[in-house]
Amino acid sequence: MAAAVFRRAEGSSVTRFFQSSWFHSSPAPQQSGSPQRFFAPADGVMLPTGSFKDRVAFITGGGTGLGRAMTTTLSMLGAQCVIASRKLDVLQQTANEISSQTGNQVYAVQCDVRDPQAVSHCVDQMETMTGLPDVIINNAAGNFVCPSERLSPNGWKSITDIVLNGTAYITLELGKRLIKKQKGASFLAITTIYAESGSGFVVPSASAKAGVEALYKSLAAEWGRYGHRFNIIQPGPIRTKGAFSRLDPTGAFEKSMITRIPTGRLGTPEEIANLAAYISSDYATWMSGAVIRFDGGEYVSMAGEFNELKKVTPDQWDVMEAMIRSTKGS
Ligand SMILES: CCCCC/C=C\C/C=C\C/C=C\C=C\C(=O)SCCNC(=O)CCNC(=O)[C@H](O)C(C)(C)COP(=O)(O)OP(=O)(O)OC[C@H]1O[C@@H](n2cnc3c(N)ncnc32)[C@H](O)[C@@H]1OP(=O)(O)O
Ligand SMILES: NC(=O)C1=CN([C@@H]2O[C@H](COP(=O)(O)OP(=O)(O)OC[C@H]3O[C@@H](n4cnc5c(N)ncnc54)[C@H](OP(=O)(O)O)[C@@H]3O)[C@@H](O)[C@H]2O)C=CC1
Repeated sequence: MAAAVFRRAEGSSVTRFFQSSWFHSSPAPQQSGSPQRFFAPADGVMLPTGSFKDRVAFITGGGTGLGRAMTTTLSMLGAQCVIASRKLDVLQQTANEISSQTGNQVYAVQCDVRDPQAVSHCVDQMETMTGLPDVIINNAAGNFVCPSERLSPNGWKSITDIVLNGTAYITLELGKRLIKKQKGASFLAITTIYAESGSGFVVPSASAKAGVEALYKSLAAEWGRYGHRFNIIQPGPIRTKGAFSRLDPTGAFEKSMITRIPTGRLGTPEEIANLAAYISSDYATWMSGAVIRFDGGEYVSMAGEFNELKKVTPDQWDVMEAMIRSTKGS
C-alpha cells in the first residue's frame, strides 16, 4: 500500500503532494476515537464550602449564560452576590432561583454599563444593600457576526461601548470607591481567545476585548498598591443562548468548531465558573495580571501551521518519511 502511494506521489513536489486530492480526501485517522472521552468535564463546585463566606461578589451580565453560572458557584460558596444588566426581569428571576438554591441572598440591579451615570447609581445601590464588593467580575458583553463592510458606526459603537467602555466605567467607579475605603478586591474580566489574535467578522468585539485586556494588565501593575488584583479569562466556545444565537445563528459551524478543539468538546459554564471562583478566591492572592486561556486547546490548534497533519494516516506517513529521508543535499 505504502509503495503504491509512494509511486503516485513520486516525482511530484512535496507541495503538490500536499495539494493532491489524495491527501485532502483522506479522513483524519480514527484509531483513537473522539478525544472527548478523555476529557469529560467534572461536575460540582471545586473550592471548599464557605470559601466566599462574608464576601460580596458583583457580576455584570449575571442574569444569563456564563455570568449566571459564575454567580451560582460563588453563591454556593457562601458569597452574597449582586448581579447587574439591562433586563431587570431576567436578573430578578435568576436572583430568586439562585437564592433559593443556595440559601444565600442574590441582589438584582438594573444597569446599562454603557452609561456612566447608570453605573454610578448601580454602585450606590450596591453600597446600600451589601457594601462594596470583594469580587468584581466584568462579564457583560455584546457581539454579533458581521462582515466589516456591513458594519454601521452605531453597530461598532454598540459593541465597543458595552465591552470596553462598560468594563472601564464599572472598574473605575468601583476602583475609586474601594481605594477611598482602603478595601482590597479581586477584579476579573471575561474576554475571549481572539482578543489576542484578532478575528474577522467580529471586529468590534475583538478590538474591544483587546482593549479590556490592556486595561486589566495596566491596572494590575498600577493598583496592586491598593490591594487590587486584576486577571483575565479568555474562554473558548461554551454553549450559551446569548453567544450562539449571535455567532452561529444557523448552527452550521458548531461541528467544524468542535473538530478543531483538541479535547473534542465545547466547554461548560460550570467549568469556567470553577476557574473564575478560584481566581477570585483567597487561594489565588498571588495571581495578578494573568491571562488564562480556557479553550480546550482551540487557540493553539488553529495557530500551528502544521496541525493539519493530524489528517495524515500511518500509511501516508510511511510515504512522506521515505520522501523526506530520500532528500539529499539542500
Ligand atoms: C466560525 C463560526 C464559529 C461559530 C461560533 C459559535 C459560538 C461562539 C464561540 C466563541 C465565542 C467567542 C466570543 C464571544 C463573545 C461574546 O461576547 S458572546 C455574548 C453575546 N451576547 C450578547 O451579545 C448579548 C447582548 N447583545 C445585544 O443586546 C445585542 O445583540 C446588541 C449587541 C446588538 C446590542 O443591542 P441594542 O443595544 O439593542 O442594539 P441595537 O439592536 O439597537 O443595534 C445597535 C446597532 O448595531 C447594529 N446591529 C445589530 N445587530 C447587527 C447585525 N447582526 N449585523 C449588523 N449590524 C447589527 C444595529 O443595526 C444598530 O446599528 P444602526 O443603528 O442600525 O446603525
Ligand atoms: N459563550 C461563549 O462561547 C463565550 C463567551 N465569552 C464571553 O463570556 C461572557 C458571557 O457571555 P455569554 O454568557 O456567552 O453570553 P450572554 O449573552 O448570556 O451574556 C451577556 C450578558 O451581558 C449583559 N449585557 C449586555 N449588554 C449589556 C449592557 N449594555 N449593560 C449591562 N449588561 C449588558 C446581558 O444582559 P442584558 O441583556 O440583561 O443586559 C447578558 O446577561 C461575555 O463577556 C462573552 O464575551 C467569551 C468567549 C466565548
